[in-house]
Amino acid sequence: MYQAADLDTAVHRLAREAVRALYAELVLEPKPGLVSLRDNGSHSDMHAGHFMRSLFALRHYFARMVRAGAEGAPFAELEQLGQQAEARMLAATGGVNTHRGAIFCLGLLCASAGWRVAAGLPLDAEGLRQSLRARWGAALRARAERASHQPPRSNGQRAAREHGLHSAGDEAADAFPVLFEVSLPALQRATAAGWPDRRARVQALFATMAVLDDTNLVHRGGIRGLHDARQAAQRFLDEGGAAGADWRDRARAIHAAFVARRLSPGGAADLLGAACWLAQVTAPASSKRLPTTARA
Ligand SMILES: CC(C)(COP(=O)(O)OP(=O)(O)OC[C@H]1O[C@@H](n2cnc3c(N)ncnc32)[C@H](O)[C@@H]1O)[C@@H](O)C(=O)NCCC(=O)NCCS
Ligand SMILES: Nc1ncnc2c1ncn2[C@@H]1O[C@H](COP(=O)(O)OP(=O)(O)OP(=O)(O)O)[C@@H](O)[C@H]1O
Repeated sequence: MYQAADLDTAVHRLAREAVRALYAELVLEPKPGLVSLRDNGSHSDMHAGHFMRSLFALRHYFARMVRAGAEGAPFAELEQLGQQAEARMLAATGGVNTHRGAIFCLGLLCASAGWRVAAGLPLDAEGLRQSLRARWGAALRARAERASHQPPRSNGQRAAREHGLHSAGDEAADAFPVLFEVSLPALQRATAAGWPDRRARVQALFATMAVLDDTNLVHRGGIRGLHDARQAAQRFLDEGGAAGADWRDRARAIHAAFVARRLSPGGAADLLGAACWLAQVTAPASSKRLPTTARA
């Protein structure tokens, strides 16, 4: 059993790392079509300031999700906290959707971490995935199943329904296969090979983009937008990914091409944030140093 003080420490650390991981995602550049400190990518209605305000508004949410997870809260309670967080995000940004996907994905991961801390279990990636499945998997599957019989209620659901894609809700119902099987391993492989943080994160983003059914891309560029974006990401990886000497120019050229078509892989961005969080919280306590804007 955990000690109350231990739980408090864990809540604080896990929530802080969530905000830091989303900040690391925001400041990363180049990111095709996405908002960074350098430019607004494909977005005319938001800039980095919106993301900063949103992050500030969300800091207590992640702590609440860890605590709810520690208490073994039913999914309906997590959902309520998620909906409140969305409302807070929208109030902070003046109605702009900056972190809807991240609230959902990272929030669930925080709950799973809370559950494990309370049970005295280690915070390893496979364990976090396993606990998410065991504790809230059935409710997430039921939610996805229900959504599939109702008229689409969001851009993402509409895109997924129309083209038979695996939506954000479906990813969650399967305990985030792309995150755990592609994004995180890509990030960890690059880090283990000694790549600097910036390159490792760019590599993980492109590896994610190459396989994810990112409904943001469909919403903005049709199914053709999704296919072209996935191909561009795969080509980047085939040409050496973020390891080659010209990686930055190649990534920036893809960014420019995405901006010209208003394409934005928001789902891949969310999963990159989640992968950064996982890499951080599953690493040995002494070893880390999240956001860095350092050039490499
Ligand atoms: C399931 C969520 C993400 C909504 O997703 P939905 O598919 O309905 O579409 P929407 O257009 O709102 O997209 C949400 C975001 O998910 C991300 N995303 C897109 N595609 C994917 C994908 N394949 N995998 C993961 N994330 C993705 C993008 O950032 C996108 O902006 C969630 O925000 C939600 O249901 N919100 C409603 C309030 C709620 O119940 N919250 C509960 C929190 S526990
Ligand atoms: N760095 C980032 N830059 C841009 N978008 C990001 C970034 N990180 C995450 N995202 C995700 O992209 C999504 C925003 O994209 P978009 O504006 O297309 O969504 P929308 O609100 O569904 O559509 P629209 O505004 O076109 O009606 C957010 O859900 C957010 O989670």
